Amino acid sequence: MVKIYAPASIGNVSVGFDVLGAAVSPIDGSLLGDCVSVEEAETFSLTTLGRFVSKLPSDPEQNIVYQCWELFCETVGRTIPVAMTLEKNMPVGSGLGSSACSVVAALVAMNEFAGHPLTEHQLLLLMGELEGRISGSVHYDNVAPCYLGGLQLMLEEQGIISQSVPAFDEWYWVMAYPGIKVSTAEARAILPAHYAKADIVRHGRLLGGFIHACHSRQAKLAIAMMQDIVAEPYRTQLLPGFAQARERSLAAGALACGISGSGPTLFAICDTLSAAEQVKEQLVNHYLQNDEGFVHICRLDTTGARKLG
Ligand SMILES: Nc1ncnc2c1ncn2[C@@H]1O[C@H](COP(=O)(O)OP(=O)(O)O)[C@@H](O)[C@H]1O
Ligand SMILES: N[C@@H](CCOP(=O)(O)O)C(=O)O
Repeated sequence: MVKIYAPASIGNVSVGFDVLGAAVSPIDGSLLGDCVSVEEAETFSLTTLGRFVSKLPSDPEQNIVYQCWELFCETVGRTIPVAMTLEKNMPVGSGLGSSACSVVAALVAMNEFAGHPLTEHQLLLLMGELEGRISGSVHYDNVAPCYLGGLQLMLEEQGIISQSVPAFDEWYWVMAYPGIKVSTAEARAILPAHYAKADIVRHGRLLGGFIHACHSRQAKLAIAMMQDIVAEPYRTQLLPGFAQARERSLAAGALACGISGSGPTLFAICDTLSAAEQVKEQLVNHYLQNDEGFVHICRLDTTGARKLG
């Protein structure tokens, strides 16, 4: 039996729409992500468990894990009968890369079980394709950090999909999921089809500046560059209380604050644990909307998908 855990991720990280992503894990040691197990069997089966199992499509063939198995078998050229189990611990439509967690855990588990027939690059291509089926277009900013860990920049040139960018070890990433669902496909559909030239120039300056600041170890400059002019101005309307929660987070000591992926999860960066705790308190009191919501203080997860058993 093979069991793989795949962590939550922050798509875009404000400044890199579709091209920057970060994997995160709570500092209290809890596992914020999905697990997929694969066992030998006579015929294929998929069992689903976990806190958010009731939010999955009722038709098992609509489950992205089933589609992972199907595409994996097609790619390796043989049907591999297995019993798969998905532990759905990530809320669906959360902006925490929930579908990416399932895709990455399922494909890494199948590849491990089958004796590694696919390379890292081949797996990433499949992950992007499957994520694209759900969100409406291929983007690697959740699957790449979820699989490889850390802060990842999508390159998609010269046979390289993604490479890691050095982040700042002192940063805490406070993640607040309010408990409501936002569909990534819908949050992508409301974005403009075209942007003004001035916005394109500014976006290039911000993203280039952020990556430069990471490599030259200028944390303050990196924070100043973390501005989202591509998605946040349009998506805020989908996120009740986001603007106020951001103001409260910044007032409580956060250095930067933005939408995680397409939301509704908000992330805030702090450089001390005491600031992260104060921001957490504000978000628990003012951003959560129901019992399903939660706030975690996280660090960058530099490992990515890993074997638990
Ligand atoms: N294993 C799965 N995990 C999450 N979503 C799934 C899964 N299988 C199918 N789905 C469907 O994918 C959609 C969620 O995708 P998306 O809005 O991109 O979520 P997220 O932002 O959390 O990745 C929902 O319609 C959900 O029913
Ligand atoms: N770059 C994507 C990221 C979507 O992340 P998700 O966690 O909401 O699926 C986008 O912004 O659309």
